[in-house]
Amino acid sequence: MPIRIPDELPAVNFLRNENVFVMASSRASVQEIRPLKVLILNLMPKKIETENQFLRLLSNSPLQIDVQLLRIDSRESRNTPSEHLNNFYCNFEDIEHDNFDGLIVTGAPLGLVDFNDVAYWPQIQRVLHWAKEHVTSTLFVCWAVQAALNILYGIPKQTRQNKLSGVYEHQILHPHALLTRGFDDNFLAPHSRYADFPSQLIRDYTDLELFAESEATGAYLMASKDKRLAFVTGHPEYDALTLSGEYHRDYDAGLHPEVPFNYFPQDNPELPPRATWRSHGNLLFSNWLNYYVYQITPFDLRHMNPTLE
Ligand SMILES: CC(C)(COP(=O)(O)OP(=O)(O)OC[C@H]1O[C@@H](n2cnc3c(N)ncnc32)[C@H](O)[C@@H]1OP(=O)(O)O)[C@@H](O)C(=O)NCCC(=O)NCCSC(=O)CCC(=O)O
Ligand SMILES: N[C@@H](CCO)C(=O)O
Repeated sequence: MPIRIPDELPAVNFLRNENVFVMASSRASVQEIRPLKVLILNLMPKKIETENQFLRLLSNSPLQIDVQLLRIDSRESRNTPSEHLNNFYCNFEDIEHDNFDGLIVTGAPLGLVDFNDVAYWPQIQRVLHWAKEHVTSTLFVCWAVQAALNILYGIPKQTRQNKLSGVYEHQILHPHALLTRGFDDNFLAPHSRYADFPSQLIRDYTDLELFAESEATGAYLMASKDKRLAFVTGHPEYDALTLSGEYHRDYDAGLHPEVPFNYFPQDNPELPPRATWRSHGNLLFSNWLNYYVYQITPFDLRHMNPTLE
């Protein structure tokens, strides 16, 4: 069912061309149901591409979702037109007194940047503490997982020697967990990060439940027992060509990137890759929306649950 977004957002036409059911605000406003309110803190360099990716996954659910895009970086964006940000993004001050059913904090290309050198580090700390009292469930993706583990659990930044880039096989750890309901025992998902998430670190220093992992990537999917926090260390939202774009970007920058693992046919970057994780990504977001947001969020958002334990 539909995501409710401004009629002029590029995703409206982009996703309609994929037969994705997008409901422009003009139509959604006449429906007599309470849409879910989902806030997306978009920290990715290619913000419009990232919008399309997450909105595609959020649209694949029977729930009407009112999506609000959030920015916390006041600096001029290098990769996104200011007009787009001014037209479609709100600032934290605009929504700090509101409550939301869900919050998604995207990845960011900051795996080699110390937390204190992140230009919006104070702002993201403020958002994560705000969310304890204003959001039913927050989903952290990739770099946002490392930021949240530091801000909420005090875990220092863990950085790999080499960038983990490719499509890896993972195993589910609990056959009846809600977040992995319907998952295959083994499933593929993309990773693109310097951040390191050893499963043992999660087990030793947090009370999070670990739901999926792999030997190559470490922890992939974990969540708090109260479902208020969910973490995915990969990029299930990625399009087929996103890893290719990152590889060629870094190759052209003379950074000698390794060819992404298990991605290009015959490991040849000149051959078109295929998406082997799309069904996983759709199911993960449907499970999060259903069991971590819709089933536990209060009908009246003014009655938000108390803060996290
Ligand atoms: C940052 C990238 C990856 C992207 O190339 P670009 O030319 O687009 O870089 P850029 O425009 O300077 O930065 C991309 C976006 O990151 C933001 N950005 C850069 N440095 C920042 C900082 N200190 N604080 C806050 N934001 C920062 C920029 O504002 C920009 O967002 P706006 O467009 O809004 O201005 C590249 O410069 C690079 O460093 N590549 C080699 C190393 C690498 O692969 N890094 C990414 C590893 S993968 C990763 O980091 C994932 C997370 C993880 O590993 O934990
Ligand atoms: N991995 C992405 C950043 C978000 O994970 C990149 O290389 O730009």
